[in-house]
Amino acid sequence: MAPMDKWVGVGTAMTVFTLLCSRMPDRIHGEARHFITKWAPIIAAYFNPYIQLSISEQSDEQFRRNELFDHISAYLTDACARDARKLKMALGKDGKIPEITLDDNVKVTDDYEGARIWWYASNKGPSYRSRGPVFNLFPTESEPRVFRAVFHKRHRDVVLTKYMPFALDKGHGIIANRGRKRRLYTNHRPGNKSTWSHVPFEHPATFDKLAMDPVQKEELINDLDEFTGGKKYYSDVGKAWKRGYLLYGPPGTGKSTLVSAMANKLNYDVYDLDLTSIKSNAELRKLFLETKGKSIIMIEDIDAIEVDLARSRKKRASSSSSSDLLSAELDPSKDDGSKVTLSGLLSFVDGLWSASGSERIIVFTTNHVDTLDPALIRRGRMDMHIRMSYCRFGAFKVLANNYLQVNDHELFGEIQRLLHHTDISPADVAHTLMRKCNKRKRDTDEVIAAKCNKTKTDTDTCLAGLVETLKKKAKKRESTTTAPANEDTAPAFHEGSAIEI
Ligand SMILES: Nc1ncnc2c1ncn2[C@@H]1O[C@H](COP(=O)(O)OP(=O)(O)OP(=O)(O)O)[C@@H](O)[C@H]1O
Ligand SMILES: [Mg+2]
Repeated sequence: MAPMDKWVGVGTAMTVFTLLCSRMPDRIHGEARHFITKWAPIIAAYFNPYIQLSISEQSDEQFRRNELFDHISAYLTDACARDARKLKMALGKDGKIPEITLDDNVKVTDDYEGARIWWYASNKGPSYRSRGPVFNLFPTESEPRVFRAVFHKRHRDVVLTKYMPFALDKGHGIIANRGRKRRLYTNHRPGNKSTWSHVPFEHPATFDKLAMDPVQKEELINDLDEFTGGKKYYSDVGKAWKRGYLLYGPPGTGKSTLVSAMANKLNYDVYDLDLTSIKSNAELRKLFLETKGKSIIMIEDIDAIEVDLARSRKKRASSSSSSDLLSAELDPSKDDGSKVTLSGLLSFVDGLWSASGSERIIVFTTNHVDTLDPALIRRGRMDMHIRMSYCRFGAFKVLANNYLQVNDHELFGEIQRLLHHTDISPADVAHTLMRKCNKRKRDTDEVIAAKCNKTKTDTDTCLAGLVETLKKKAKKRESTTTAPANEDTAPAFHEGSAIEI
C-alpha cells in the first residue's frame, strides 16, 4: 500500500476521532474534557505525518481555468509518466500535435532533494457547488480534475519552497514550447494610441542556412544557449534576464534574416518595434510593458532613429540652453514622457521597465555603426556586436548549397578569387542563384520534365551569371576608385544591387 493510501486511512480515522471529540457528551467535563480537547488534535497530527496539497483544474475565480493545474500536468507527464500505466492522448490546442497526459486516478511518484512526493490525479468527486444537491456516485467528465501531492511533513519546506516552484516552472516551459504558434508583433497607431498587432511568425530562416562567418556563427549560437540556460545565473547576480545584440553591416547581408534564425532557434516571438511611429516615452514604455517573455524585441535601422532623436534634440536646443538639454536627454527623472528621447530609449534597453517579464532579447540593426551614439551601444546595453559582412567564399558556399545543392563546381575557384576583392551582399548572390528557380517557374511542366537531366546546366548558368556579375562589379570598382574593398562601406554594392540577368 502506498504511503498515501495509508495516510488516507489514518487521516480518515483521525478525522472521525476528532469529530467524536468535538461532540463529546456533556457529562464528560472538568479535567477529562480539557485533556481530550487539548490532546486530540495533537494525537491526530502525530498519527498523520503526511501533508496533502491539492491543485484543482478550476481556479477559485468562477469559470476560470487554473493555469497551475496545466503546468503541473505538463511537468508530471514529462517527468513521471514513464512509471504510469494509464495515459491519455488528446489533440493539442493547435489541433494537430497530440498531447499525452496522465489519465485520471493514476498515481506517480517523484523525488526531489531527498523528498518523495506522491502525486495522484483524480476527479474532484462530489462537489456541491458544481452539481447542486443531487448526489452522483459517478462524477461526470466535465467535473474539475485535481492533482494531489502528498509528502512527509519533514519535507514541507523543501517541497513548498523549492520543489513546487521548480515543477511549475518546468511545466510552464514545456507548455510554452509545445507546438507553440509564434507571433510577429508590429506596433501601430490606430487613432492616437500605440498598440501591438500580430501575425503568425513563419520565417523559415535557420542558422544552417545562414551565410556568415562560421566562427562568429558558433560564438553566437553558444551565447544564445548560455543565455537561455542562464535563468539561475541572472537571478543570482541580480540582473534582468535579457541580452542585447547589435547587428551591423551593409544592406542585404542578413541582419533581419539572422534575427529570424535566432527566433526560430529559441522558439521566441518577435516584436518589430518601429520607433518612428511612437510619439512619446510614455508610449514607448506602454508598448514595452505589453511585450511578453521569451521574445526578441527588434529595432531596425537604429541609425535612422538616432537622426530623428538628434533632430528633435536640435529643435529643442533653440528654445533651451544646451546644458539643460543634455541633462534632459540622459536623465530619466527629467523625462516628462511627452516625446521619445535617448534617455527613454536607454531606459528601455537597460531594462528599467523589465519587471514585467524576463527572458528577452533586444536587437538593434544598423547599416552605419559609426554614426551611432556610443551610449546606446556600449557593452552592457548591447552585449554582443556582430558584423554581417559582404559575401566571401565561405558564405557563398552556404548559399550555393542552399539554392543549387552543390558543394563543389569547376567555377568555384574563379568565384573564390573574385569574391576575395569584390563586395557583393549575400542577398544579391542569393538573387543570382535563385534564377534557376525563377526560370523553372516560367517553364511549363513538360519542359521541366524534358529538362530533368539538365539540372547541371542550370547550375552552370547560375554560377556563370554570378561570375559575370562579379567581374562587372570588379571592373566598375577599378574604374571609379583605386581603394581596396571595404567591408562596412558599400558604394560598390549600391551601384550593382540590381543584378543583371
Ligand atoms: N547572410 C545571409 N545568409 C543567407 N541569406 C541571406 C543572407 N543575407 C541576405 N540573405 C538573403 O537576402 C535577403 C535579404 O536579407 P536581409 O533582409 O536579412 O538583409 P539585411 O541585412 O537585413 O538588409 P537591410 O540592411 O537592408 O535591412 C534575405 O531574405 C535572404 O534570403
Ligand atoms: Mg534588415
